[in-house]
Amino acid sequence: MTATAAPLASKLSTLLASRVVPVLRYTDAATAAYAAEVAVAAGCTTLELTWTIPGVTDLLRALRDKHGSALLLGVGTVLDEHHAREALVAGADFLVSPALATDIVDLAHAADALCLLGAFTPTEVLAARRAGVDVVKIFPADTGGPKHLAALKSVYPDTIFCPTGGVSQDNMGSYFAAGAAIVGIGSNLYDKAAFAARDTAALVAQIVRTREAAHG
Ligand SMILES: O=C(O)C(=O)C[C@H](O)[C@H](O)COP(=O)(O)O
Repeated sequence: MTATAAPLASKLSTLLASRVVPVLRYTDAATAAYAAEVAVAAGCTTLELTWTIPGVTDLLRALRDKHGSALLLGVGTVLDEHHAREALVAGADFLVSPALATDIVDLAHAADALCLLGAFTPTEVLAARRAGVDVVKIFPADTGGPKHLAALKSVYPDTIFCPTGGVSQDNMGSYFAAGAAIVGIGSNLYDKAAFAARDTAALVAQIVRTREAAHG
């Protein structure tokens, strides 16, 4: 991994301190915006908005206008340079790809944004490190589970890992114990019934509990 410049170091500190990265993947922007506001109300300092949200860059800009630079905003499911450039122009603090999209690393860093690339095998983790990523996202995490992560961590102890995919409040402790610095949680983040009912108080309380458990 490359030495991290000052703005990147600050963003990396915020990312690591957040422990849980909410991965917001919704098919409409209004639902994604609601999910984002719940997460912020619960104290989340980092949000990942997936590229698959219609109008994702408009949502990012709206969240930035409302919450300022203290909220670390990333764009996920970045697959190519086109996605990356649009996300960076909108002000993304970090880019996340499910795969080894090594062509976006330098683009991100040139814009003072962090880059998280997906890897699963030891060979892919090495390729991600050589590309200069800030964080290696282990995706899909639940295919190998915490044991898989622990094996990768044993040979790459200085790599910052973020397992994502199938992580939940119930199993995240096993990933932290296996060497995860942070975890990404998408579909398991919100109680589905409470979310469908837009029970904001219940959802905020739930995310607060998740964050407390992650910082435990
Ligand atoms: O494409 C990306 O950048 C991703 O982050 C992929 C998935 O959206 C996450 O892995 C969330 O997965 P679940 O927590 O299982 O819902």
